[in-house]
Amino acid sequence: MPLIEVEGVGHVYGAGAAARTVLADVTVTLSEQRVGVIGANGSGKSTFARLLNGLVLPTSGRVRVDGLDTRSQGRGVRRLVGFCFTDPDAQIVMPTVAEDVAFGLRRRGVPKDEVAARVASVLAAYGLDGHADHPAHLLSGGQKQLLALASVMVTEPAVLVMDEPTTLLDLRNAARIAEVVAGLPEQVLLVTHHLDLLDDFDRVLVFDEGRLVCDDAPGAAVAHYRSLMAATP
Ligand SMILES: Nc1ncnc2c1ncn2[C@@H]1O[C@H](COP(=O)(O)OP(=O)(O)OP(=O)(O)O)[C@@H](O)[C@H]1O
Repeated sequence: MPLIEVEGVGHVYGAGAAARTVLADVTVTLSEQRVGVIGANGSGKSTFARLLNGLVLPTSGRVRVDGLDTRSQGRGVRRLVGFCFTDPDAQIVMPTVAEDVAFGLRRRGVPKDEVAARVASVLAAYGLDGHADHPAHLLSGGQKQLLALASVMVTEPAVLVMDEPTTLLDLRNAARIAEVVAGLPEQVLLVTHHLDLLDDFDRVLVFDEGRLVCDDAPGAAVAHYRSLMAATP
């Protein structure tokens, strides 16, 4: 698994009077296959997730993935780290399902024949092979999330960062996504409010008001989070 190194990271959105510190002094090294991230709304989880593929650059400190610095080697980092957003509409960019999956490969200059073969195999793996030529925006919420995941995974990232991928889904679709994600051989970092998804995870980070306040096995981390929630009015 690639090594993710977050060293003394702080993040401030805005400047001057509008400056707002949303992460402070976060240091953590991650190499496990399954890492969960939990915490209250606004505690900095999404910002932390976005730091890992350079979508957000740290205001202080540094982030490295497999030795590549997100600030100076962003392109290399983005090849290693795939990112799935909460709202799949935010990342579906092409009119049809197959075209959307092909987009990332085309952009990487993969030859046409190879694109077709890889798209077909990923669509089959994600249960979307019957929808290849369908307009992507007509898929159901769960299918869109699967498409977003397929479009990221087809580029073969070594690490997959997912920011609340099941929040908008009903129980059945959330379970489908969870099942697909559980079967991935890749390193996965999952930000979620669905605590039961983390039962078999190797490690869970708890954020509170921009700080990493607990880093433990799922049971202990979830207990810590629950105690924080019980203590906050
Ligand atoms: N682009 C931005 N500009 C300014 N402030 C932002 C921006 N993105 C996030 N914030 C602020 O940063 C803080 C942390 O947000 P973040 O999205 O990282 O939290 P979160 O833990 O993922 O929350 P949630 O569980 O609600 O998704 C919040 O107070 C939010 O308002």
